[in-house]
Amino acid sequence: MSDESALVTAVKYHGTGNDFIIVDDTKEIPNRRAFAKVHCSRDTGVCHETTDRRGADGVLFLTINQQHTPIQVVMTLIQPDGSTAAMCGNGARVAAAWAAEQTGATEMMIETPAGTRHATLSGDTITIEMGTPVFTPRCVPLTTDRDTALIDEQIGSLSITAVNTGVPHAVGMVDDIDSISLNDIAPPIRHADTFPAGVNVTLAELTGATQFRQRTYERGVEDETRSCGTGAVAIAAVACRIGIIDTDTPITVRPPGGALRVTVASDQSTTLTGSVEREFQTELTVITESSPRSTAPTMPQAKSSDSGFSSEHNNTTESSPSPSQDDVTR
Ligand SMILES: N[C@@H](CCC[C@H](N)C(=O)O)C(=O)O
Repeated sequence: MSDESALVTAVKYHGTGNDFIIVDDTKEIPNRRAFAKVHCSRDTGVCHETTDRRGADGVLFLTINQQHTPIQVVMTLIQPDGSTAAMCGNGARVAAAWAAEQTGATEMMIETPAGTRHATLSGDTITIEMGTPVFTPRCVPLTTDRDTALIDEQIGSLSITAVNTGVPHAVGMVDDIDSISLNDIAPPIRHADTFPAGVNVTLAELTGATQFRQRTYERGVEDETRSCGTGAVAIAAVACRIGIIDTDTPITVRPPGGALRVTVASDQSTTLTGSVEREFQTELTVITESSPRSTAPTMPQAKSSDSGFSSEHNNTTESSPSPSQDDVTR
């Protein structure tokens, strides 16, 4: 049994504001869901003297296999609610940056539950081959026998196109993205019966011939995030499908946290490009099955780097998750 006061080294990165705690998956974390819930909390989670923003949008558990050419990085994303996401575009970019820092590699394959994604680095800019978006309703998944993923889920006058870009997104094209209260309109869609695995709710506003603004309410975070890579790809895929943009034309998608470049090729395959920033390294408490409640103070005590604690955490046990593409472990 692990010592409940044990610490594990973690590194915090963000990709255009979508922020993640990275833990080397060879380290013993007996309860990864509880670890993520505790350290991702925006109220009591990980913090550091270099930032006033606590918590994170998820924990990336990563393993590097250097015997592969190019090297292989196995990625598991555990979200703040303890769920496991099959894919994360910004998470894949961050995983590539972390693996490059460990190995010096500028090319790698990222293994995710949604499939293998090729990553290339050029400085702090990382491109992920995101695969082909899927509109087939049963693959999104949608509980409908319609043969189209364009559904008339009404948000005011908004119609939504559902697409899976590794995880499901409901994309709504809007005229004025700032006028919408996303945290009010998204939860009923995110939990709608139409989406048996739930859905991320992504808004897009066309701001130029090849430019969009983006806002995404994320499943698993249960809040709006500053950026969402699969959401940016979903916007491009939907825009192509409804004829707003052409294939093979790079588009810029601007979530609140920065700018992403997305291309939909004529064969419908997609790429996602953007910058990644390393924030800090810290030591975090290993949350164990045997620690019903942290005895540490609610506010993290600043160590040489940082340590995040919470007086509240889930005490569920966990085996290694292996979700399918459209299955989020709850
Ligand atoms: N932020 C991510 C998406 C993470 C998964 C999502 N919250 C889900 O549960 O489907 C991205 O950059 O793609």
